[in-house]
Amino acid sequence: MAQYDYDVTFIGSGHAAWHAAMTLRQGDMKVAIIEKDTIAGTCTNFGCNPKILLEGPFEVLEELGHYKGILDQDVNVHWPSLMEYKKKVINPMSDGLKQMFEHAGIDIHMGHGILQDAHTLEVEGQTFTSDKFVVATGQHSNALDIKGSEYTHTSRDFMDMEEMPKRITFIGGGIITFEFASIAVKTGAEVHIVSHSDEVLGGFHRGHVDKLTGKLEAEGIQFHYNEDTNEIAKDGDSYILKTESGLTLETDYVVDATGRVPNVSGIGLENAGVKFTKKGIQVDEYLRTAQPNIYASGDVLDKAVPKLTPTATFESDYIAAHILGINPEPLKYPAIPMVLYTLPRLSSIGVTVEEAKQDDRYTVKTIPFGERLLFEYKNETEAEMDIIIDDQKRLVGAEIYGNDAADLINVLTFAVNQKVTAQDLSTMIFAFPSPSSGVIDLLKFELL
Ligand SMILES: Cc1cc2nc3c(=O)[nH]c(=O)nc-3n(C[C@H](O)[C@H](O)[C@H](O)COP(=O)(O)OP(=O)(O)OC[C@H]3O[C@@H](n4cnc5c(N)ncnc54)[C@H](O)[C@@H]3O)c2cc1C
Ligand SMILES: NC(=O)c1ccc[n+]([C@@H]2O[C@H](COP(=O)([O-])OP(=O)(O)OC[C@H]3O[C@@H](n4cnc5c(N)ncnc54)[C@H](O)[C@@H]3O)[C@@H](O)[C@H]2O)c1
Repeated sequence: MAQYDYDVTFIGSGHAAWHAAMTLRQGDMKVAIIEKDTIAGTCTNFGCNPKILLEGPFEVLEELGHYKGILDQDVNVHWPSLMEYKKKVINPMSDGLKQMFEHAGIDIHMGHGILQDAHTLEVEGQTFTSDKFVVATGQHSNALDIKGSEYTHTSRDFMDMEEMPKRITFIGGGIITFEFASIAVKTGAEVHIVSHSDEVLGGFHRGHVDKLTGKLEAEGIQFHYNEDTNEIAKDGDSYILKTESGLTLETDYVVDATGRVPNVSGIGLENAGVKFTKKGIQVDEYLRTAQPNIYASGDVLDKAVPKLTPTATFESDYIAAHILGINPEPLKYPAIPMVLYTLPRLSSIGVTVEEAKQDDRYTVKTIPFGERLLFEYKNETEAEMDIIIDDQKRLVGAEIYGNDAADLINVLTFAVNQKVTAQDLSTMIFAFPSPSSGVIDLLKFELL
């Protein structure tokens, strides 16, 4: 190996990279991480972590709403203070992780990495050679190619706003739109969602999506379906959003949330023989690209699995195990949970209700656990879940609507991956009272 500067070099420092980098370093390999922006990538700095922190006080407001007549309701979120709090908690994380990597003996080179060939990378004029590379460059926000696109903002901008605008408009009916709109409307802002189709939140449980959009509408969000945005114009301090059908909306802030695009260009993939499309980098069942000494991991992959932090981490861990020879088997994904962090949340694991309808091995049962678990479930009577059971009475899927849907889906993820039966559940004792033990009790009954 001595012919190369490094055994393994990671392009990108997000979850798709650093878990493997740490494991390989522990395996005594010489490891480098290249990062052009902020160490630790999207989730830590501009995604999951700031998002869930900013949502925290609104979650309290949501719960408060279930105790009308019992708790005083006059509570408001002070956005500028919340933003200060976000900076205090989130900003140091990148440096903390950088120190952890350096302490472990990983070399960090800041700058834009460009592959020169299968073993050479250039970073801001410096050249490094490596036996293996892992391309973990993630994705960036899509920007609609329309007149006035320069007036739109990204999810990253939204999570840096010093003031919440009085009027805010989201283009796109996907995850980011719903998560942010669910927060914005609770500040009293006038919120519009402009969707180019008649379906929002594709892939989520239709009944739960309808229930959620109904609730958000009641809170004040204005939905505009089948509207193709084609122009944004500046008018003094405001912006006018126009659609092909002639809809015009006056607003103070526009978020383009029309998806995310893999970072595959300008990184020299062609020079190194790595195959890719606009959907991402193509890999084999070992996460190796067309150039076998170059792996790819995380959001940048052209794969049908959900592009999430736990997926990126799982892939990163797999690559480390593969390089170290600990796991020579092809990568096999377990069931991957999805959570939409709105208020309330939507979550799912395994076989969906839609899939179950097409397959007579499966039975779907609806459990209105919010109504049934009144004393442990904080008055959230609308909370419910659909479970999918196979012909051997095992839990194979679940979709949940409720404030605790993220934690509950983790319990059910365990149950689905272990193919749990009522008999298995009856061999265990769970803490009581708690939402999860209540749900497990109901589940046990339905699996009988
Ligand atoms: C607003 C938002 C909210 C999200 N919320 C959730 C959530 O709640 N739960 C969840 O599971 N997932 C969430 N995600 C998705 C999650 O953030 C990603 O799946 C995850 O970050 C992917 O990790 P990654 O390492 O593949 O990419 P990233 O974390 O994006 O890391 C890629 C890194 O590569 C760097 N890079 C790119 N090109 C180069 C180059 N040429 N040279 C050097 N460095 C380069 C980039 O600067 C970046 O730091 C969210 C995403 C967004 C945008
Ligand atoms: N809770 C989570 O796990 C979480 C949260 C945020 C982001 N993410 C990750 O980030 C990704 C990106 O989120 P997102 O909300 O940007 O994407 P998305 O794919 O969820 O939604 C994009 C939306 O934009 C619409 N759209 C696409 N092209 C359009 C066009 N030309 N004009 C108008 N609308 C258009 C789509 O129909 C869709 O409704 C997610 O897929 C996920 O991988 C995950």
